[in-house]
This record gives sequence, C-alpha cells and structure tokens, in this order.
Amino acid sequence: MTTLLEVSGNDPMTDHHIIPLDFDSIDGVPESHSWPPFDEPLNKIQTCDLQDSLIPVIDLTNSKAMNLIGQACKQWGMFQVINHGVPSNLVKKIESESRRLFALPTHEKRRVLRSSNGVSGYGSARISHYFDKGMWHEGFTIMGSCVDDAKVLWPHDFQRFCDTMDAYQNQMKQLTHKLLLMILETIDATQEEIDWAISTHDSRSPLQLNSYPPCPNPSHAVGLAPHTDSLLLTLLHQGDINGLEFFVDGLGWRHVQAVEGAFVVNLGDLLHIFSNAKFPSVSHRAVVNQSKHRISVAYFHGPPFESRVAPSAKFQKPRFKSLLVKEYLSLKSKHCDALSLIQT
Ligand SMILES: C=C1C[C@]23C[C@H]1CC[C@H]2[C@@]12CCC[C@@](C)(C(=O)O1)[C@H]2[C@@H]3C(=O)O
Ligand SMILES: O=C(O)CCC(=O)C(=O)O
Ligand SMILES: [Fe+2]
Repeated sequence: MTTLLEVSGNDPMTDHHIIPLDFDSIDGVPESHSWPPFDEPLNKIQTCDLQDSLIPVIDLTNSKAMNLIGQACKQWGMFQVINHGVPSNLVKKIESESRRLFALPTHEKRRVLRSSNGVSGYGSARISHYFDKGMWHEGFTIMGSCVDDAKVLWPHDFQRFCDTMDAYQNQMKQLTHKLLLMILETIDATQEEIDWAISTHDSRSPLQLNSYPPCPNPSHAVGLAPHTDSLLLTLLHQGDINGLEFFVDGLGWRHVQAVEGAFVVNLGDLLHIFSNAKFPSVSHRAVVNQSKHRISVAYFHGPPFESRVAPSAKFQKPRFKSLLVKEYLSLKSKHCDALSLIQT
C-alpha cells in the first residue's frame, strides 16, 4: 500500500519550508514572510452579506439540493452546505481542540514537527515549497490516528483531542460520501466510478488544522498562498472569521462569506480530471487579519492512492492522460501546475 509519505518522499523539503514562524515572539512581518501587497478582493468594498457572496449556500434538506450542487460545481467548483447533519457541538469541539493545540508554546509544537518527507505533524502547509516567501500560517496534519503526536503534546491528557479528531473524521467521511454521490450523479458516473470515488478502502483522507494568528501587517502577509487542493473534495470548517478567498477568471479574488454552521465544499484536482474539466478545481487562498486568530479545519477526501485517475469513460474526448493517483500527487508535490502537465 502506498502511503502519502512515499509519494511525497521523493522531494524532501528543506527545513525552512517546514518550520512555521515562532508566533510567540514575533512582533512584525519579517522580510522572509513579506509578500508584495496583493490585490484586494473586489467585493471587499461591498457589504459582506450573503447575497453578495457568489458561492451558493445549499440546504442539504432541500429537495433541489442535488441540482443546486451540480450547478455550483460546474459554475464555481465550490459551494457551502447547511443542515448537513454534522452535530454542531462536535464542530465547536474540533475548533476548541484545534485552538488548544495551537495555543501550546512554540517549542512544544515543534516537538511534533512534520518530518522532511512526511505528511503528519506540525508545520507549514506543504505548498510552502512552491514559494520563496513564508506564510503567516501554522498547520497540523492528521493522517489516520493522531495518538502518537498527541501523546507527545499532552502525555497525560491526549485522549479528548484524539477522540474529537476521530469523531470529526467519521462525520466528514459520511458527509463526503453523501456529497460525492450527489455530485457524481449530476455527471452520470457509472457505479464502478462512484465506488472508486467514495472508496475509503486504502484511501488516505488527511485532516488539516490551520492556524492564522493575528498579523500586524495583514496586507503584506499571506495566510495560505493561492493553490488548488489535489484530491477529490475538501470539506472546510472556517468558523466565524472570514479569510477564505477564491479566484474567479475576469473577476479576481472573491471572499467566501463565513456562514454560521456551514461547511465550505471545494472540488480538487482529481475531480477536475474525472469530470474532464467540466468542474473547475478552484484556486483559493487564505488572507489574515490584524485582530483575530483565525482557525480552519479542512478534510480532504481522495480515492485509493494505487488506483488510476482519468476522465470518466463517458467523455468521448478525454482532456487528461490517465495516471495513478500516487503519480499525480507526486507530480503535484513538485509542480503546482501539475494539471497542465497531464493534458492530452
Ligand atoms: C493528500 C494531501 C493533500 C494536501 C497534501 C497532502 C497532505 C496535506 C494536504 C494539504 C493540507 C493544507 C493545504 C494543502 C494544499 C497542503 O499544502 O497540504 C493540502 C494538500 C493538497 O490538497 O494538495
Ligand atoms: O483556511 C482556509 O480558509 C483555507 C484552507 C485551505 O485551503 C486548505 O487547508 O487547503
Ligand atoms: Fe486548500
């Protein structure tokens, strides 16, 4: 069985790409993390209420949910869901447990630093090696069980962290299954293709905790640099602090309005390939602010790494070459524009 470690192992990132800033002692944006001022999202000047936000908020108990989801996938590659069935007290716990982790002293967090060609653990996002500037971000990636790392952080009090992470991942698995069935039905995927996409056998679904501490100079820092997610689907809890933005051709960067109790769903590269580019793999980023410590939790679902990814058999003119999922991830770990490298 291929682990993510193997697919990412062939380009060990040098340490300065992995170790986040020491936010306990930082008092400004160092040159290493100072980005050229970037364009403000167009709708920053608009009132930030719902109808301004391009991304539809879809009630999963609505009988038209599947059609609305299909339209949102084609148009934006992103949507928000409410009345999804995930217990709100668990969502509150995942955020409070994440805050408890990131509130640990820097030297404690660095004891579970991700290894140079690893996936799990504390560190900057893996995309950091695409850029020569650092990000105003610290992350903690969980692949499967987090007991080993949690025992290092809290030798006598690790259970509630792990129980919360496990319970949340189980809920995410169920919600992902429900959403993928709807999304794939809108493009008439075959049963075999559906089984491939929803398979949790041997697939690796990382859980990513993101922390964006308040930043003294937010217009010169980037929380998470522009990227597309690589797998099939990402479910994001962003809490009540705005920061997620996505790029729309011709419009520029638009913010995704934080909606109480909603999950943001964005499609990844593998669904872009499978849909033969019918669904965009939306480029998105996270910006930081001066006063609030923003936390987000992202759950990534992908098919088994040994399996093959290709445009659905129903497309007469496939626009992408077929390759193994692990080959795609290995390509993406070196090139942020991996999708353009596998076009037919
Ligand atoms: C299976 C995955 C998905 C990864 C890489 C690997 C493990 C960690 C995931 C993230 C989490 C944070 C954002 C992202 C962009 C990153 O840098 O690491 C994600 C990336 C991807 O979606 O490509
Ligand atoms: O924190 C956010 O809003 C975005 C996080 C994200 O894009 C990711 O973890 O892939
Ligand atoms: Fe992302």
